[in-house]
Amino acid sequence: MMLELLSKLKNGLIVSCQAFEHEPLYGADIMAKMAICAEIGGAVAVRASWPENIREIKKVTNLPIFGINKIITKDTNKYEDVIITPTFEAAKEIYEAGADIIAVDCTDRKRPNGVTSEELIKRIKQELGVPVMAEVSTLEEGIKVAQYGPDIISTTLAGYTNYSVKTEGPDLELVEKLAAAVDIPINAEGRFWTPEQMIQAFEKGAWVVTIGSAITRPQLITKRFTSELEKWKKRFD
Ligand SMILES: CC(=O)N[C@H](C=O)[C@@H](O)[C@H](O)[C@H](O)COP(=O)(O)O
Repeated sequence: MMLELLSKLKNGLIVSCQAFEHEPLYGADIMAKMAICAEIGGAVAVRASWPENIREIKKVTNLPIFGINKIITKDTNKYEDVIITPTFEAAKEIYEAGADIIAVDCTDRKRPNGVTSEELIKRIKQELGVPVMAEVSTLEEGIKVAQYGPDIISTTLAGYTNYSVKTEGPDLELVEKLAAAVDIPINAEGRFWTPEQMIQAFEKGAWVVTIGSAITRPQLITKRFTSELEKWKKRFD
C-alpha cells in the first residue's frame, strides 16, 4: 500500500491548500474548492491542515491528503515552537478526519509534552497504520530522523527555525544534500514560486514537490506582481 502510494507521488506536484483565520480564503468550503482546482490541474496529492478542512477535502477529491494539524496558541512563537502536528493526539485527529499521510515537525526543537520525533513517528505508524512524513529544517535533522522510519522526509521547515538559513527561493541545496544522504523519498517544500524551481528540485533528487502560496494564496500572488510594479515605477522617480 505504502509502495503503491509512493510510486504514484513520484515526480508529481502536491498542492498545499491552507489559509489561517486571518486570511481571506479561510474556511473548509474554500479549501475544498482549492483541492478540486489542484486535482483538475494535475496535482498528485494535496496538503491540508486541521480536521475540518481535511474532512471537506475528502468529500470532493480522490487525491491522497497529506494532513497536518497546526496547533497555535496566542503565545506561539513562529520560530521557536513546534506547531505542525506536535503530538500523537493532534495526529489522531487528522487521521480520523481522513488524512492519508501524516506530516509531523521533526526538527530538534522541544515539543509541548516532551515527546520525541522518534516516539511520535513510531507511535503514529504502529497505532494508526498510516505513512508519516518527517518535516525538518536542516540536513543534520534529516539524517537523524531517517533512522526513525519515516516514509518521506520534507524540507518544509528550512528557514523557519531560528538556526536554519532562510534562502530567498526554495532551499535546493538542502534538497540535493538530503536526497544524496538518505535512502528515503524527499518532498521539497517551501518558497517555490516558479515551475523552473520545481524542475530543479526534481533534478536535484526530490521525489515530490509541494507548493502552497504560489498557487493558493492569491493575496501573495497579487503582491508579487504589485511589488515588481513598485520597483518599476521607482525607476522614473
Ligand atoms: C513553515 C510553515 O509552517 N509552512 C507551512 C506548512 O504547512 C505553510 O505555511 C506553507 O505554506 C507550506 O509549507 C508550503 O510552502 P509555500 O507556501 O512556501 O509554498
